[in-house]
Amino acid sequence: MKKQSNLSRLLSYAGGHKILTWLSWILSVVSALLALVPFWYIWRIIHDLLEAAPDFFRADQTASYGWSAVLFAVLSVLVYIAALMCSHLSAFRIASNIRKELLRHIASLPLGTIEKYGSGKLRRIVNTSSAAAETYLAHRLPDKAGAIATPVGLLFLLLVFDWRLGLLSLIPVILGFLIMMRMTGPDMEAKMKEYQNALSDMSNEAVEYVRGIPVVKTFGQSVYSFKRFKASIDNYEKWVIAYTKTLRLPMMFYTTAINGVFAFLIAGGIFLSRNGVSNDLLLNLIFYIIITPVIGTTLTKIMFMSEDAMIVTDALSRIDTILDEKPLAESAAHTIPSSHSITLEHVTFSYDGQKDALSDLSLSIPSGQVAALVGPSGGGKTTLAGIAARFFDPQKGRVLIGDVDIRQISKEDLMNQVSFVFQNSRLIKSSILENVRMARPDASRQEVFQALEAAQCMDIIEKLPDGIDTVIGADGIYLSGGEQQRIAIARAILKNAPVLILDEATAFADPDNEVRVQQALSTLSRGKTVLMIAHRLSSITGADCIYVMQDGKITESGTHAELLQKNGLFAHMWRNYSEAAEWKIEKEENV
Ligand SMILES: Nc1ncnc2c1ncn2[C@@H]1O[C@H](COP(=O)(O)OP(=O)(O)OP(=O)(O)O)[C@@H](O)[C@H]1O
Repeated sequence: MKKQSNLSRLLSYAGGHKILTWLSWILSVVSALLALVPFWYIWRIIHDLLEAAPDFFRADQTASYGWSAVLFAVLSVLVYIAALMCSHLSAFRIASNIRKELLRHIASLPLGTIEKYGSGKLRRIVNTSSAAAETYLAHRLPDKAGAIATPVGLLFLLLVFDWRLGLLSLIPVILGFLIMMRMTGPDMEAKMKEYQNALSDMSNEAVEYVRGIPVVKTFGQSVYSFKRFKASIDNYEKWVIAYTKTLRLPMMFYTTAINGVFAFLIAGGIFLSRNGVSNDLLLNLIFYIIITPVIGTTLTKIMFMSEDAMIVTDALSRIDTILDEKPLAESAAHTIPSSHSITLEHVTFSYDGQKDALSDLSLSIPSGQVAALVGPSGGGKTTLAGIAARFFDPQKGRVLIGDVDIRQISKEDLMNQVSFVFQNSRLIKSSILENVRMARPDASRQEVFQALEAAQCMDIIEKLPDGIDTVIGADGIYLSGGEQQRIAIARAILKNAPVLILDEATAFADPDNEVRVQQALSTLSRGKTVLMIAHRLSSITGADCIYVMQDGKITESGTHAELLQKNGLFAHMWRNYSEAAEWKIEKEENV
């Protein structure tokens, strides 16, 4: 398939505003040509000054040349402003359409894919990449049209008055172009990509670091947690320095070449006047010295345009990495399950296509029963919970709710059937009322209150200045991890979905919060089919079935008593857990 150019890619988002982009280019060309007209008047003024005998010098005519030069300069600026207005209007529309398409696509992606990127990276792609496209369209493209028109007009001016001086002025321009091509070649493009990658990683790490500060403070791990962020800063520094160093020499030669036009002209002037200075030569030399700075400005504009073109190529490829992510396949048949059992049949799933995180795994949780997942870290518990909530589709096997394959259930229906409360349940920057009501937008205030009450949240509401109308995240109002989780549980209670997927929280700052979260979870779980990742073995002694997971497989299953009797991994984990709990109680008694 033929690769679309950056421009046609960008313009495909313009809709009816495409015409404004074309118009901005035409106006920019007109403005660039108008900007050269004053130089012709300047030449006339110098000509009159040098040629006319003092008695015949016509001050009024010279003044009119001066005014005409000013008039054309002002006209050029006004036309340029009109060009920018057109280009900005179209650029805003294009960037906004890119953002909308990205957000629409992100919303259709499996939650697992979204987690894979991390919110920092996604934010950067949505905001920064579309902003890069906006700058390119709003400024660089009209400048490009102008910058191409200027050398054409300039070439005409340079050759028409004195072709010898004109050619001399062109030597540094050609040198500058050659150096510039080196600075914007494929090598630099690769370096620019690495630089942008490093910037993106640093942004992601910064977001993750700031988000993790409460946990870091709780566990006093500041140095360790800072390590990844620091490594990303070091990596960024490495690429910035590499990029700058590669540019150092060519940039030096480039600046010398384009600013050296005077040297070429003066040397040429001396050579051409070896048999005496004529008025014409002096006139043209002065004129060329006045006009040549335009060459430098134009070349520099073109150079920055090439850099921006590289940035926009990189931005578009980042946008494409998101748009190329496959959304979850949606079935046309909107089947609603009649019962709420959870079944996994021979499920195999791998994140990277190499190592299986779940391997030929089968289990069945009858409707209304509680199943707990336990096992060593990395065993596949989170992956299994994610597969059951359709964060990902397995490569092999299938997941059923009732007797329906979850791929046959529409996204909305599935979300109505399944609630999940994970450790990092996030709240949005809105009131508690709105945060809870997200689960069921038509719920009354009274119903939200009841859900909050059932989730043991009344102590949180009472201490907030505006009760359930308090906006979280504003005016320094923040909730602890356990408090946030209780609000998330209230949300799930209000939703009242028949299937519940839970990740029991591991870290609590205070025991009061821990007890309340456990109470809220048991209210939430009542009468539901529950799949729960358990970290505290004591909280699942009553579970209908406990699955022990290791290396992506279920190695043991049964009730608490049955597993203790088997005397396998679970019994070993239980002994360790009980010893640790006793040790903790003894320690607290001795305090
Ligand atoms: N996003 C990911 N990309 C690649 N591999 C992953 C990803 N998430 C988990 N894994 C891998 O999949 C395997 C199962 O991980 P999973 O998080 O499901 O285990 P877990 O039992 O929940 O562990 P923990 O108790 O530590 O949370 C591990 O080998 C892990 O390294």
